[in-house]
Amino acid sequence: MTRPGATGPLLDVTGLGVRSAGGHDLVSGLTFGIEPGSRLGLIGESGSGKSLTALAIMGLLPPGMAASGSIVLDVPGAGPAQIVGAAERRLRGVRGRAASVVFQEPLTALDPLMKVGRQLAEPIRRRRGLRGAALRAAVADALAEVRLPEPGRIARAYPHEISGGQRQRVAIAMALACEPALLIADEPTTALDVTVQAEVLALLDGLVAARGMALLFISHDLAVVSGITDRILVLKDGRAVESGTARQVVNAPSHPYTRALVAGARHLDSALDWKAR
Ligand SMILES: Nc1ncnc2c1ncn2[C@@H]1O[C@H](COP(=O)(O)OP(=O)(O)OP(=O)(O)O)[C@@H](O)[C@H]1O
Repeated sequence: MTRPGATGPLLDVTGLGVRSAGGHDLVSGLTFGIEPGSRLGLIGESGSGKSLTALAIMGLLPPGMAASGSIVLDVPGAGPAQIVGAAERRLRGVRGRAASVVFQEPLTALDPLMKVGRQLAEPIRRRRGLRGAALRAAVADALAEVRLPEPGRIARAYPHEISGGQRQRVAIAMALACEPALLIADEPTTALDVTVQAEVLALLDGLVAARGMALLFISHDLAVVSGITDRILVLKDGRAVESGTARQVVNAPSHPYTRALVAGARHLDSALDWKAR
């Protein structure tokens, strides 16, 4: 198996394990790297350990779960930070600046009782030290950057007063507000309508490129992952079964599980082609 991102990684994961409170190994021996500005897709069926891997990278595993191995985030200018076993105080300094996450369900990131503008203002104030009119202008800019119409109205709305697609755009703006070197997107479009999915994917793609961020994109959908990432790591039962460039994995899958994923995605494509006739 080729080791993705072998030189100078921003994220270096070596032998990562995640064990449940009950002693079950949910993720085992996972090794990969992500270089600055590059994109890795993590693909696998439900329960394969994708989300736990993302949470481990952020130091956000549920209580009782334990990570082992090594996760190093090395942001230029900040020095390498070992996430496994780090104290919460240390993790707070790394989160946001080094890496931030967009989750499947935008309400995970949003406080239902706080207006959108105020929520977005907090990380912008912390990161850029802005106040008053300058902070309000930066919030409006951040909402405009994720292509939200009428940023003024959205800023004054509570999360439940805007659509699911708009909420996910706000969650993306929140994740970007800290100007992270690595963006982790965990099934960011799965909860959205199909037409909105395509728009949000295109938005993410453009923002990651414009800001030169690295991207860890997690999905069960091979077509989506191969469209947005350069390299793919395939997970099954908490273990990596295959990795390579998106092209290699799609055109010449070596593991039977990956072959099944590709066959499934091809069926999907041909079904869509057929429908379009
Ligand atoms: N809080 C938890 N307590 C116990 N087991 C958990 C917990 N969270 C996840 N698991 C188990 O860990 C395994 C991996 O879960 P994970 O959420 O990482 O999968 P996933 O690949 O992200 O799946 P999905 O695509 O459905 O989100 C699964 O067997 C799941 O049941």
